[in-house]
Amino acid sequence: MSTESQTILLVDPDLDHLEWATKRLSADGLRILRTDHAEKAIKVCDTTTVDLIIADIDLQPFDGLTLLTRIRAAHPGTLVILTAGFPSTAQIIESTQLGAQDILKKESLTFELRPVVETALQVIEQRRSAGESSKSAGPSPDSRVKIIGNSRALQNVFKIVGRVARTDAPVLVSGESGTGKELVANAIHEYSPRSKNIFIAINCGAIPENLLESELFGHEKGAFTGAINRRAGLFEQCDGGTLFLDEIGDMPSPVQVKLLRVLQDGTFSRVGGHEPQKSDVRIVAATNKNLAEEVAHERFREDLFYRLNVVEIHLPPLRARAEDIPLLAEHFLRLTIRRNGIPPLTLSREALNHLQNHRWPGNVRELENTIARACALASNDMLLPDDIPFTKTFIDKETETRKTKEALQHLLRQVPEGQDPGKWISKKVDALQSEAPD
Ligand SMILES: Nc1ncnc2c1ncn2[C@@H]1O[C@H](COP(=O)(O)OP(=O)(O)OP(=O)(O)O)[C@@H](O)[C@H]1O
Repeated sequence: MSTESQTILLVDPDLDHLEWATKRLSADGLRILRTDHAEKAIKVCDTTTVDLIIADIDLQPFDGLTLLTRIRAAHPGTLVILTAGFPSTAQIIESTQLGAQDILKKESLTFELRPVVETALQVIEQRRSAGESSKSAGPSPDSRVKIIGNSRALQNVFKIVGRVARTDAPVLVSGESGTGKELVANAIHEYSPRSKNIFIAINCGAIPENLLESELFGHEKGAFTGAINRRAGLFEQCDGGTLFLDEIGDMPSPVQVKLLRVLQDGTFSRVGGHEPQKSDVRIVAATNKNLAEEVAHERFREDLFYRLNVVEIHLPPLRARAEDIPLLAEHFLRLTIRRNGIPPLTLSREALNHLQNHRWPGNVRELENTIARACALASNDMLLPDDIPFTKTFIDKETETRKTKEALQHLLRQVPEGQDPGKWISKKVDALQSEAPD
């Protein structure tokens, strides 16, 4: 067993059982603490670092499931294994949903205790090394928001997050869809003095233009048809917190003007209102467009761009940081197993190579979905490349643009001399359409 400085807390009302389990595990050189009382177990965890708790489900003054819930909330890094004489289906389902590492029948502990503890300690060890590699590069958001990544690019992102979190400066997070922009925005909030207040995310591209303004700034009664009451917008709701404006590049110009004003003097007015309102909101914006290019094409206000872009954090696409793939894949594998309560699965070396050779047009989101699908379809406890098919749902925008460009260049080369290319191409398209079967 890998045992270095790992602490296990045994919680069981049966003192003979505590004695037996202590002997069984101390042989492996682990530090074993024990108690027969659930409340005392919480106190131990509050005063010392416990890596793993092995607790009986029938405890006093509250049961093992309550203990599990309280430990998950207060000490999310501590793993919990529950034991029971004969765990009921409901107890098995509930403990899995609540995040127990495992639930074991007491009668099978003689054979199962050590292998199950060994697996749990490996999980702790892996977590620790993932956490430590990020910590060594600077403040890591790992302990609060789970951002996984060992690449130099992500480690730099952690460092910037650590530095800007303490300030109120606006941050612009850029990167392709699915690279983790919202996760980074969330980490900035979690590490900021605003963390006890609210974090609100809004996708500016998903809300119709006429609604976005009132969604952000609120409206007065009668401001428009259907505005039967005064309504506070997100800026008011988010007072003291962080507002994440996703897809900022899609924000319509009139809303851009209002946002600029908030960034300049912290004031805004509700739709249909004239009273200036004040709100203390930190803005983190994100875009998967090249915002400087949007400014050059006059689709985005230059003054707003400079106000938002005080600090820029760029998240490279996953294909440019393939060294993050194994850690992320293992993370999503563990997450899926825990969430769905399925038997443990491992990734073969070939499967990892297969994952590292893919282009990941949908970035980390695609990797997460791919692992979840592979777990659902797995017929073996070791995943092989054939168990991990990629889907076409994630359109590779880069490839698509390149193909369209090549097709257009090909067409342009065919335009006969002296002919208007636009007219010629449109005739050609008409001809192709009339040839196409219905
Ligand atoms: N480094 C990471 N570690 C762990 N999970 C990650 C990481 N990056 C992304 N994810 C996960 O991938 C998914 C997509 O991330 P997120 O929504 O933050 O991406 P995004 O860049 O904001 O996407 P979009 O532009 O489409 O809104 C989420 O489930 C997120 O938890």
